[in-house]
Amino acid sequence: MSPQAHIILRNVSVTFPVLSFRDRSLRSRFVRAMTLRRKAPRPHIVTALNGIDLDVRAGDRVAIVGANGAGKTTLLRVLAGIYHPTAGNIDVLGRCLSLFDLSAGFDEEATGYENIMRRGLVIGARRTEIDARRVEIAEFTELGDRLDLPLRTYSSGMMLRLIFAVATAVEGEIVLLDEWIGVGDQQFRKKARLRLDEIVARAGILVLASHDLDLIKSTCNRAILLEEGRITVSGTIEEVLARYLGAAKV
Ligand SMILES: Nc1ncnc2c1ncn2[C@@H]1O[C@H](COP(=O)(O)OP(=O)(O)OP(=O)(O)O)[C@@H](O)[C@H]1O
Repeated sequence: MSPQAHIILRNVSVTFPVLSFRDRSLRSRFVRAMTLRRKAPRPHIVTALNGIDLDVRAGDRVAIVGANGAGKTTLLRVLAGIYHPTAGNIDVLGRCLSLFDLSAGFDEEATGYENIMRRGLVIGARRTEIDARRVEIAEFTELGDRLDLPLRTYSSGMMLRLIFAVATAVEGEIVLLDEWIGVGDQQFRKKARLRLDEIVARAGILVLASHDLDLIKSTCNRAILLEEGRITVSGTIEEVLARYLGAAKV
């Protein structure tokens, strides 16, 4: 593990241009084509992150809190390299393990085994690494021969077992997580929680976006509050939660 694993964000913003349904409709395009109104409609700009400055160093376990739509998932996606900032600079050093966006990489028609590889590559593992851990991953799922069947035949609990087993067989210096601890049935949940604790303990850096205050208190050593895409408070868990709970009037 590189001791210099870090995340540095300077003035990072992410915006999404969004066309309204009306502007995107065939009818509207047809009317535009048939009339003199040939000018393309101007998209509405959604600002998901706005001028984010953040320094995270090895040993930091950072909770991201905020109301729905505050920008938590967008920030995780930026850190994982899924979204590129529309403005600002980002410097992430260390291997990221992305334990969110649960369905990314899966193919309903492919078998469980094939999906182990697909999902592994999506979360940042190398092909050789997944190959080397295939048996271990399969055993962790406890799905046995069902791993030879296409994913569309799986129940949601079986699917979660697969997702979890792949995710936790891969090492990451920087673990990016949102709240998805409650996987599967009671017995698997216990096993999953133990495995997750191991991963978090091994990681140099944890970034956890969550609404689960107990999870935050037991896992993190600092926090940031996001409000409408901006960091409004950064500090200890107590400081940030006090402000968050005050603002949320919980
Ligand atoms: N692909 C997208 N296109 C347009 N707007 C988006 C897109 N992704 C996110 N947004 C907008 O960006 C803002 C932040 O969304 P984000 O998903 O990061 O919030 P969040 O804090 O994770 O919310 P939640 O707690 O509900 O999961 C919201 O206003 C959302 O509507």
